[in-house]
Amino acid sequence: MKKGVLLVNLGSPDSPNPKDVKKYLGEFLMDERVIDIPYAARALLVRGIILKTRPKASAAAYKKIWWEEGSPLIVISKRLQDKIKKQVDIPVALAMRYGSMTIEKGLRELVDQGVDEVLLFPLYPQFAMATTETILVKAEEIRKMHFPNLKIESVPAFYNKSDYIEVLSNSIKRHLEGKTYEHLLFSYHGVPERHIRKSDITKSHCKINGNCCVTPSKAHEFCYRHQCLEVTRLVAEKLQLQEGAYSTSFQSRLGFDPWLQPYTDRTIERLGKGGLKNMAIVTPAFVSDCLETLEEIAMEGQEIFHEMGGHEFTTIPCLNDDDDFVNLLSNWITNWNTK
Ligand SMILES: C=CC1=C(C)c2cc3[nH]c(cc4nc(cc5[nH]c(cc1n2)c(C)c5CCC(=O)O)C(CCC(=O)O)=C4C)c(C)c3C=C
Ligand SMILES: [Fe+2]
Repeated sequence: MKKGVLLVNLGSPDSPNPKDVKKYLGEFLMDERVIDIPYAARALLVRGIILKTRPKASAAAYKKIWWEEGSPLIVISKRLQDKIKKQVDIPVALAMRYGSMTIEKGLRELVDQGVDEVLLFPLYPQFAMATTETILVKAEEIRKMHFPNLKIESVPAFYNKSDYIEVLSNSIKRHLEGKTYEHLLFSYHGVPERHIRKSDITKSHCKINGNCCVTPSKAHEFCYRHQCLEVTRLVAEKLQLQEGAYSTSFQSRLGFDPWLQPYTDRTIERLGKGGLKNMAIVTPAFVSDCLETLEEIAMEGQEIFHEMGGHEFTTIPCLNDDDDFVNLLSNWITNWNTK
């Protein structure tokens, strides 16, 4: 058997123009694991309401962060792929769940090189229905339809792996060296609370009340909230952060349903209003910098903090193509390849 790896990230529009953004958002938001309501209601909401206004606003936000070479998320993911390729002995392809770099193209690239056993690698430290699960389901659909003889194994969420926590903690430490900050905020992408309940394999553990996430349960294997809180706890332990000098929040909510709380924008506002002058923020749900980190956090978040009287607002980059992160992923791939 010949092995190969498919790295998969979220994806971006082809350009920051409203037409391309609309196409991308249409595909993304019509995913039943992202907006998880019945098809007719989803189509009405997405095509009848969201796609009428959001593409223009999102395109303006994308324009602010777009690079010469393209979308930061895509460019960074390609850099990561290139560096990993140099460290492992098997083919490494890259795909996006949404947009033109499809999972089908990625699998075909591997199959064309003679690969018949694939390690499917969702680039998300925490499991979520809207991220990891949709990649697994899509890849399986494509396998059945186009590559029935292909064997696919997937990498589970790696939020609590000690080597990952070490790389993340070291990166935070390095980026905070010489910086003044009184509070470190761990901001994760939010999801509707309903998603957390749906992913509860025990069907009874999840209460989203603060306690269930720290009470041991089989449900945690697929609980995004638990996995985010664990990353914060493990990093805080590693960096010996003092109680009260750090906290967790959730960003990027969309719509009116309750999403995981506390919300990042309100947390920044509260910290600033409370007299905090210097804060730092890290975004461990994203492995690559993207619209949500470069615009929502580094630009909008900073603006909120300054409006509230804050001074220094330090944003810690994602792990991106950091050499330690490349080594970590390459080691995992090599271990899988040689097992
Ligand atoms: C119901 C809507 C959404 C859910 C649920 C959701 C979950 C989720 N998303 C990410 C990671 C990323 N999201 C990004 C952009 C983005 N996300 C949503 C909506 C939901 N996300 C939208 C509409 C957008 C597009 C931008 C906008 O219009 O606001 C990105 C950035 C992509 C880029 O091109 O840079 C990332 C990354 C996670 C990890 C997650 C659940 C855990
Ligand atoms: Fe998102």
